Amino acid sequence: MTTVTGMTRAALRDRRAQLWRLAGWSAAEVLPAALSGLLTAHAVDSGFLAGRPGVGLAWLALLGLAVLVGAAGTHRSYALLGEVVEPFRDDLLRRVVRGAVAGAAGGRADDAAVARLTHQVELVRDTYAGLLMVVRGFLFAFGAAVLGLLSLAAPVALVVAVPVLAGLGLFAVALPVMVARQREYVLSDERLGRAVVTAVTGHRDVTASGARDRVTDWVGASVDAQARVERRLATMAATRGLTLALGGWLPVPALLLATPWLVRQELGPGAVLGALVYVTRGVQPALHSLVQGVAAGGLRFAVTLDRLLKAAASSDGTTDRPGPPPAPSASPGAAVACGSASCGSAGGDAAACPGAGTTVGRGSAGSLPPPPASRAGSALSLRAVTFRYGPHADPVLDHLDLEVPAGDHLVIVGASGIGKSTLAGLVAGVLHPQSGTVHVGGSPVAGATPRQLADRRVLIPQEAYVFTGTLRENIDYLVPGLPDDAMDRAAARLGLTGLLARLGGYDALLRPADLSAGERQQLALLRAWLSPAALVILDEATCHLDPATEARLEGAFAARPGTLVVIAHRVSSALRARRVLLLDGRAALLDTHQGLLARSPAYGALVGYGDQGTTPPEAVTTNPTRGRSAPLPSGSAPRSSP
Ligand SMILES: Nc1ncnc2c1ncn2[C@@H]1O[C@H](COP(=O)(O)OP(=O)(O)OP(=O)(O)O)[C@@H](O)[C@H]1O
Repeated sequence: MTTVTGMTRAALRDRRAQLWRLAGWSAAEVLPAALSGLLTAHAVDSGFLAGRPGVGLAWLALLGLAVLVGAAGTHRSYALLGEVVEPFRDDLLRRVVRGAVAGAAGGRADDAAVARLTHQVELVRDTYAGLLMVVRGFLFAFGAAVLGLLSLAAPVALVVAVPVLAGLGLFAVALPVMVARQREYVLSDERLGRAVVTAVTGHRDVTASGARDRVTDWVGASVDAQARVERRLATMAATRGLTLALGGWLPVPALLLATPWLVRQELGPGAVLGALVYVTRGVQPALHSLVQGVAAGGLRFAVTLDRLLKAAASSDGTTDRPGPPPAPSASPGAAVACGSASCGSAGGDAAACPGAGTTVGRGSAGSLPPPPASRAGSALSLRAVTFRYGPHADPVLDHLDLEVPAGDHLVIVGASGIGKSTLAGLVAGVLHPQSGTVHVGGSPVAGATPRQLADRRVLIPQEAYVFTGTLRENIDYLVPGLPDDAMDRAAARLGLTGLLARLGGYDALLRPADLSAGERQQLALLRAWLSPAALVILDEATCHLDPATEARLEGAFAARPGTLVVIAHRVSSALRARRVLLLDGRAALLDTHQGLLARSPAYGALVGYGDQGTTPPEAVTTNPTRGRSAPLPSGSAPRSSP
């Protein structure tokens, strides 16, 4: 893999001709700095102090000429700088693009690639140019000042050299620490960025699973870490200040204190003045721009370029990827959409489902047998709930009433886009109705804290929420610190022991992108199973599973103490349920599967039984029709639509 030093050296070697020309014009640029002290000394000693102001002015005019030559040098230097820097930037851009494309082709889509292309490459280009100018400026300005001082007199050069060398030595010693701090800063900045992106992109699932406080704490911890690193980085400013004080300012009092001694060495006041000019106009600014330039731009250059080269190499497959974000960071690209478009086509039918037809009763909503007495009480209650996505939108749900007793197993079916997920969101407290009330476990959802909601219900949405972190963190996410044997028992109950073993055990690191959509769903279901909530809402949460696995998991959830609401992906789910809620845009009907078949031709059509019941059953969510323009009337106790 190319290193920062390797790439920089190669770039400088390739542009050798331009660098020599740059050196030539840089020499012209520092002419005023090189001659300023000498010409000032002559102007004072042999002009003004000797009573010949004309001679003094002539020396100063020469200095003016040198300034003009210096200006031309500056002008040409900047033009040449572009010839050195732009090819470097192009080369870097090529590497980053190649890496990103190779990564994407290898299935490793990288959200940070855009930031690298648009931001970090430009940052490296700018800091590279700045660094070249700083180092060049220092070498020439410092060299010119040293030559000038030596041309005045060796003792003067000695008085200046001691503190300057002390300052430079201190800077050289502190540089590795500065690099380390800068690297720490960049890494923690990236960690914070990842945490924020993860939290924002996963906010729906975070809210749904009641993990808002936990994720807030986690992002807050990244912010605190970033603040700590920034404070440490700021302490390096003190070291830079000391360097400048030693190398840039100490020579001035040193020269003034040494003046009597210098005069005894038969140096005139003009020479001392000239030396002061070299220090204040040459050494001091050169050291200042070196220290500030290297500390700011140079460190950013080295650290950012290092990250870019490593990322490009890892995407190319030539080395490891940069370290994973710390757990529990969800990978932004990890959640695979599992909406009707991808899940509806999976098919499946009642005949293929072992549990088909065994759990439903017969009769209308009013005549249904009550749920087991031991679970009596209301698990879920909606009263006149109306919800629309915007103030001028048609309501998705309009005056919906629904009563789900504790221990019930309800399946919600309806055409795609009819409002099933919206209903799930309202029950989970993720969405809030414009009017009406929602109660879960006898308590209102409105006004409940995320923690209270998480204790009452768990919603597994279509996008299974699995994040980069250990298997354990993914499983005990809703009940942190669960003992292994509790997880073992739940996995065995859901038939997932084999999957956990295959994934490497509880301490194995999971990368969501390396899991299949079905595996992600099974992990999310295991997490939901372990949650303390009595109400489980599965919103097409099994759509990537084969019918047998889906039946096994749904059966297990139906047997779990509490209440189960399933937004169905296959008709087999409706056959397993105790009751079925049909949303169809004209009526919301609640009955058993058989009852709905008898009562509603729309239900027969939806589940694919046809008028004579000869058509094989199909997935229930594949019917694209939805009467959005007609508001959905009331639910289990049908009311007329407004
Ligand atoms: N965030 C939103 N903003 C505006 N409209 C939305 C939003 N989410 C859903 N809708 C609309 O609300 C209606 C109901 O959507 P919902 O997702 O609840 O349907 P669904 O029955 O779950 O569909 P599917 O079976 O395809 O998942 C749809 O017409 C949809 O376009």
